[in-house]
Amino acid sequence: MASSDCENFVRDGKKIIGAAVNYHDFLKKNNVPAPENPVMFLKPTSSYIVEGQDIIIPKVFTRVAHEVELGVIINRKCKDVSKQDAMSYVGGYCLALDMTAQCELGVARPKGLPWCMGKGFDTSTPVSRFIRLREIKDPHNLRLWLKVNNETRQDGNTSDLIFNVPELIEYTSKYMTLEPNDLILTGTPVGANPVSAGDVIECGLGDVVSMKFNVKGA
Ligand SMILES: O=C([O-])CC(=O)C(=O)O
Ligand SMILES: [Mg+2]
Repeated sequence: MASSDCENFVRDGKKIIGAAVNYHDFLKKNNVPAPENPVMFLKPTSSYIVEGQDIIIPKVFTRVAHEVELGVIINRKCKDVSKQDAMSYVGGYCLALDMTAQCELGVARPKGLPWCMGKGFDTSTPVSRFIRLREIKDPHNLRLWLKVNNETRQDGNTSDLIFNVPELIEYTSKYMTLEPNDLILTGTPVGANPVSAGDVIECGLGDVVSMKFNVKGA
């Protein structure tokens, strides 16, 4: 299947699967041990927005943070694949923001409660245009940067991932069938911080793509 077959991942996607705590720089800064296995969560596709649409902070949240991430788009049905075969199921990439209500997760995490609302609210997944495979030489050597109101907040590199792209696909596909147009968010480097209404977020992936979103209140 050609990579362009998942070009409309925002329109045709079935699920968004996120990896949590997947950067060594994050572990170092927070002095936490590396997870034994990837920690994954789901976001609904109703959380997608594209450039031109605004990030809206729901009234119920007091602390919503930016997380800049490499997104991996699946191009065909995939179940129980090995990491050796996993990259053949990648149809393309995108730059993504995994907007996260830290106020909600801060309460949910210690109680072992689910993360659905804090991760899945409307506008919580801003994404770039579809990036073709040929535009990315090495998905594990890409700079990921993010500025708020022109000030740098995150500046990492996918070379610092704990579980790389094939490992995330291998792990996830043991449990759930990955489908064409599904998006895997690979996790965020250190520096996720809250935003406020009126802020402008700008972020980029290497020299491949950048995007800009305004933050508004509900
Ligand atoms: O928000 C979190 O705590 C986990 C997460 O998505 C990430 O590390 O990218
Ligand atoms: Mg994230």
